[in-house]
Amino acid sequence: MSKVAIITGGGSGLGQATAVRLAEEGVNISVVDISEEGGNRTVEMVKDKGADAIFIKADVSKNEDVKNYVDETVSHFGTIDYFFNNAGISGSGKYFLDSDIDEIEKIVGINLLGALYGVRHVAEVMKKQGSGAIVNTASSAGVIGQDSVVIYSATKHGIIGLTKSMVAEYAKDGLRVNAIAPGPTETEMVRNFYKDNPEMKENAESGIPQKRLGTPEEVAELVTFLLTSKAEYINGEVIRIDGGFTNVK
Ligand SMILES: NC(=O)C1=CN([C@@H]2O[C@H](COP(=O)(O)OP(=O)(O)OC[C@H]3O[C@@H](n4cnc5c(N)ncnc54)[C@H](O)[C@@H]3O)[C@@H](O)[C@H]2O)C=CC1
Ligand SMILES: CC(=O)C(C)=O
Repeated sequence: MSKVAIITGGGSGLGQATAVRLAEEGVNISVVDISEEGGNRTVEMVKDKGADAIFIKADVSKNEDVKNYVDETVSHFGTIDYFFNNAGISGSGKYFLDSDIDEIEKIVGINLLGALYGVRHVAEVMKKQGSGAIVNTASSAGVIGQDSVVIYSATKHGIIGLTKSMVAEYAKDGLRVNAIAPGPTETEMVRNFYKDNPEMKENAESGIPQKRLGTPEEVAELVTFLLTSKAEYINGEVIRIDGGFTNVK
């Protein structure tokens, strides 16, 4: 029987690339995104690979939307085998003391509360099933400190705490929970961030030992490995995929 994955932020970037890669493995996908246009495009891309997909519109910072995408997935596909808990936003690039409270609430709401709500509802289904694999999207800014991204970095460090502590509570129930920590990767989010903060692009590229940004397809390959049975004994890990960036910082 085909496996089923929920991917949040599935309408673009890392989520979209992972949807396509999982579809190549025959996995059916619930594409969750706030953007109907992006989400529907991903559904078409998954179907082109021969797998089934539905789009569920949700703002992950709203608990009722999160509960709804979980319920809709179970009612349509009957199960949730994999969860790529990935939707997120960057920030303005301002120094922390120049940022306002609205920015703090927005980034924390989407990146951290959204991820916590997601795991809260998905893990309940997986625990009942006695199996399931989750990959949470952290960031290189979740394993090291960096200027201009204090709020973002705080949320991504939180994602890592969520990942490790879930394992302490639910590995015995058949759950695997891992995190990825990508360095700068060529997606819409990063293109927009560097457009507003061009000096950070130069700093990023020169600071990466491999001297290039990552690609969404490289990240999708890692997520697919971690979600599927090939990684059956990997649990609570934070896998960096950053061209060596955080190893030389
Ligand atoms: N691109 C990069 O360099 C890196 C990205 N990340 C993380 O990867 C994740 C995905 O980012 P990218 O693919 O790069 O960005 P992206 O901007 O290409 O994709 C993010 C998707 O999330 C959706 N989204 C935004 N807010 C949402 C909300 N409230 N509810 C539901 N969906 C929402 C957007 O509509 C978009 O489709 C994020 O968590 C980001 O922090 C981590 C490290 C590096
Ligand atoms: C956006 C982001 O997470 C990085 C590492 O650039």
